[in-house]
Amino acid sequence: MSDKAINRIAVLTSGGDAPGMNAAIRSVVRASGHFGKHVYGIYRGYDGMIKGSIKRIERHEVGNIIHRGGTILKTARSYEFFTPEGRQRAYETLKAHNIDACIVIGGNGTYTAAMIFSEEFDIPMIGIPGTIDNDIFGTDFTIGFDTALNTAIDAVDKIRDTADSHNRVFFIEVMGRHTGHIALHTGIGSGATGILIPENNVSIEELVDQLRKGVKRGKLFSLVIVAEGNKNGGAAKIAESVAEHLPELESKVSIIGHLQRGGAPSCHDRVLASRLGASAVTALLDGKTNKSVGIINDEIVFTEFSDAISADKSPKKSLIEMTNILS
Ligand SMILES: Nc1ncnc2c1ncn2[C@@H]1O[C@H](COP(=O)(O)OP(=O)(O)O)[C@@H](O)[C@H]1O
Ligand SMILES: O=P(O)(O)OC[C@H]1O[C@](O)(COP(=O)(O)O)[C@@H](O)[C@@H]1O
Ligand SMILES: [Mg+2]
Repeated sequence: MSDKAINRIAVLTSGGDAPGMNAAIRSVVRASGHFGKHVYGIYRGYDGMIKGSIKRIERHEVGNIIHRGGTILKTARSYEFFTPEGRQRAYETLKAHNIDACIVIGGNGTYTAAMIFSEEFDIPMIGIPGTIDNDIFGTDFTIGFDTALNTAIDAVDKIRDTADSHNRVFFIEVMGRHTGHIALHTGIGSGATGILIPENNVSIEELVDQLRKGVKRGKLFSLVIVAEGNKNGGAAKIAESVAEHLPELESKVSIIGHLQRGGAPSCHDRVLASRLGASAVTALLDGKTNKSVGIINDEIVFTEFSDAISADKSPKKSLIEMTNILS
């Protein structure tokens, strides 16, 4: 708890951008205005905090952005913020603009930085989970996850048409460097034969077995969804490994990549971002600090940064097990 009066709130977006970040910025600005507080936007995440890229954002400036992907505040990965000198410079920027508190919108790296910063300096920090990866504990969903899934499933549906027409196996790589939420949901939603994620450790032999069984059942085409962070390597490498066992199958590789990060946020992400943005502001005004705001079972909840980063947010085991039954 912090008992300092809060009049000026800074907001930034950091790490990988995610559809819905703009809706969250809008909500922070509008909710702060409602309580008579001023909002300052920091550009390019912690890099902008260090370099002094900060300016007041008025209510009208967040009009017409709720539906836009990306982030009007831009984002960055700042290597200087890892150093005490960098963070000291960042603090000086905040002091120079009389900032009383910060709201950071980003993923686990952004939260780690906020936690370290608030331990070093007396600036209350609240985090809003914005990442397509859905890898933050303390919320059912992160902002951008739903939109990324819709983009991925749309791409896979299109690939299915051509896979079906040619009787081919497609190895489709989706994002998720450390976690398989996107791949698991896309795989279930597309009825994939195989889903390879960091959390299920499916081996090439097991995948080959699944594909063989499909062929035996008369399956003429197959989809295999691969999270970029799975232990067997990317989709291209997996396709090569499978071909050594099943040279008779014609296979193709498709990497969906950064398409998944762009585009208009889904309604789900806009509503989620709006709720989290407004709750982040009221949390600061209630004296909360060092916490992530999330929604669990439709209720707003607050989680210590340390837990949000480190507690287990792996996909549900039952969901992973179900894929073996349905494929
Ligand atoms: N341990 C850390 N110490 C200081 N800053 C950090 C730390 N981890 C992450 N950051 C800052 O947060 C930024 C965003 O983190 P990153 O992991 O890239 O994205 P995300 O927040 O989306 O997970 C980094 O570029 C860096 O500036
Ligand atoms: O922007 P980059 O450097 O290509 O990062 C790609 C990574 O960012 C993500 O899209 C999102 O991750 P973060 O939100 O944690 O930054 C990952 O799924 C992907 O591995
Ligand atoms: Mg991350």
